[in-house]
Amino acid sequence: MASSEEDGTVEEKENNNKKRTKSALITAWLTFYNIAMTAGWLVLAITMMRFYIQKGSHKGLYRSIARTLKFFQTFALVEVVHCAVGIVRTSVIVTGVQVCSRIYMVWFITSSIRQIQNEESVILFLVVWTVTEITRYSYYTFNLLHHLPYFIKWARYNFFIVLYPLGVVGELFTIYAALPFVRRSGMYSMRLPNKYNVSFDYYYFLIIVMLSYIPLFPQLYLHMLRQRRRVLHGEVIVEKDD
Ligand SMILES: CCCCCCCCCCCCC/C=C/C(=O)SCCNC(=O)CCNC(=O)[C@H](O)C(C)(C)COP(=O)(O)OP(=O)(O)OC[C@H]1O[C@@H](n2cnc3c(N)ncnc32)[C@H](O)[C@@H]1OP(=O)(O)O
Repeated sequence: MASSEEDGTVEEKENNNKKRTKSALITAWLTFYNIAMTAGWLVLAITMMRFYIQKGSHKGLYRSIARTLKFFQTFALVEVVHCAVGIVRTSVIVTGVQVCSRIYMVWFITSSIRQIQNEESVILFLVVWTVTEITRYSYYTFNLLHHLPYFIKWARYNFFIVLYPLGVVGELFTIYAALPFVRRSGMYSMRLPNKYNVSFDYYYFLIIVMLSYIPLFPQLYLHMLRQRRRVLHGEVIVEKDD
């Protein structure tokens, strides 16, 4: 009897040790990830500021940061994995839409269509994304280290009120500016007849993407407003989207 009780205690201790090691590894990985992402977006911010100070114009700015932007924005896909495996308490759907729409914006619109890279709207969403991500990743980092300055918490859950709509405006104007080039070049489109007997028009696809902001953006914005009430005002929120 005594020995089985002892076994139980040993087993419990082993389980607890395993859980502690797992949780320490997760915290270490998330801390590393968030520090790397904060650093990446800080590099982007500094490169953009230096470019503008040196050249006195935004023309050519996108090209100068495109590689770094593509790398760090694409790396954000890891966040969808974090949610899917349950190591962060976030909705896979909300994170998925947010991350994928950004990756799409970078790879299949701005980087693919050189003619639009000097549009002011590109600079608008770049600046907005950069401020948002520096704030968001530093929030996560300090939170994990249990040393979260109130200003960062406040910024994380207030800046988005203005930055989110501004980012959407920048993105929509950029897609809109892309439309004539896409129509003229027929890029990413498939015309009939072809061996697959399939037709796809990227021009109309872009219009559908623009329209999809109408149902999707309010949901993302309302989600952030709920998170704001939960974190800044301690309200208990029941999420339905998972
Ligand atoms: C084929 C193409 C299709 C295209 C379709 C297009 C349609 C798109 C329509 C919508 C377009 C949107 C465009 C976006 C533009 C912009 O981004 S503009 C810039 C402004 N943007 C923002 O302010 C973004 C705000 N949104 C978010 O931050 C997202 O909702 C989020 C990234 C998904 C994060 O939200 P959420 O996780 O719910 O909130 P948090 O409070 O931050 O986190 C919850 C808890 O999880 C912990 N956590 C999350 N991530 C991490 C991490 N990396 N490390 C550690 N911990 C993490 C976090 O600490 C919270 O934990 P608790 O504190 O314990 O609650």
